[in-house]
Amino acid sequence: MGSKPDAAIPSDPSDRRFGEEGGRLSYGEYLSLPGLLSQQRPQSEAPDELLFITIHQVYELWFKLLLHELESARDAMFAGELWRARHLFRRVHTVERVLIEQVDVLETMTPQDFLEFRAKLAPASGFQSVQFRELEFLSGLKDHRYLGRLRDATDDELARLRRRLDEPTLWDAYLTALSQRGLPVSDDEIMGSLLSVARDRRSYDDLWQLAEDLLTHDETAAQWRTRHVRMVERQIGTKSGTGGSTGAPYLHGRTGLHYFPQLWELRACL
Ligand code: HEM
Ligand SMILES: N[C@@H](CC(=O)c1ccccc1NC=O)C(=O)O
Repeated sequence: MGSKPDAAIPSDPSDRRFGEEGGRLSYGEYLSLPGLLSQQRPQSEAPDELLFITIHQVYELWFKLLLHELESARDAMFAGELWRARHLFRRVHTVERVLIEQVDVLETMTPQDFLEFRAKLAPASGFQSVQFRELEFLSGLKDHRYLGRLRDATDDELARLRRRLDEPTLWDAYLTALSQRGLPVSDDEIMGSLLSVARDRRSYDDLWQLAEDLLTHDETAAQWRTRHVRMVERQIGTKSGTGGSTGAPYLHGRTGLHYFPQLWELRACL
């Protein structure tokens, strides 16, 4: 017993395996782990601060991926490659559901344990998440007032947000996809075109499904906002936020936002 080598574990490091010719990279090098794993710097001795930092960093990594995929989906719609946009939206929706589920992990922290380090965070706040605001702008919710309210943003971050304000949105790209199929998209005509798509799925099923993908993106974003405000109520109740807002009341005010209001209006006309 125990003398037979386990076939699942490579025994001889000099063995050449798939793709190793000339290979130099290790797991940790490929993933830049020494850098990544040295980026958690708690401001206190509180045991739960590592959880708090980790969760937020994971969110920002997913935000980065979402921006990448949504940009590609937008560009695919402009290029008339609707199948590719739909493929990317499936990934986007799956990641967005993970973002909602992740709240459960942070809710294993009690409010008492949060209070051990909350004061150390102020005036930092999720309000200052540049990538979150980029996602909103790219999705069509462009509110330039946020630029003025971002304290301590770097020049690079401000430039990124200004670029997003100037750039076409997912909705602009969808309108282009409609017009490429001969459907009019002026303000007066758009609802008629959306109705044509909805009522003639034999001709326009790809455009209908794409609109459903946009709507799912909108809906999952709204679900995250609702989940976030519940977590906030659970953690800080009616206290105001470290970012200077009223806290839960401010966040409640944003739960009814829509990225694509016309797709919601359409429901009433069907
Ligand atoms: C203990 C957990 C959390 C609490 C108590 C909390 C609290 C708050 C509060 C009070 C605000 C309003 C701005 C302010 O005045 O500070 C806010 C905004 C925000 N938070 Fe959180 N948050 C928590 C976790 C998270 C997590 C895990 C994320 C993920 C990235 C996040 C992202 C955001 C974003 C993006 C905003 C801006 C929302 C908007 O302007 O619509 N928060 N949060
Ligand atoms: N705004 C939160 C603090 C907070 O949650 C936070 C602080 C720094 C960085 C990100 C945060 N997450 C969401 O707002 C609060 O008022 O307690």
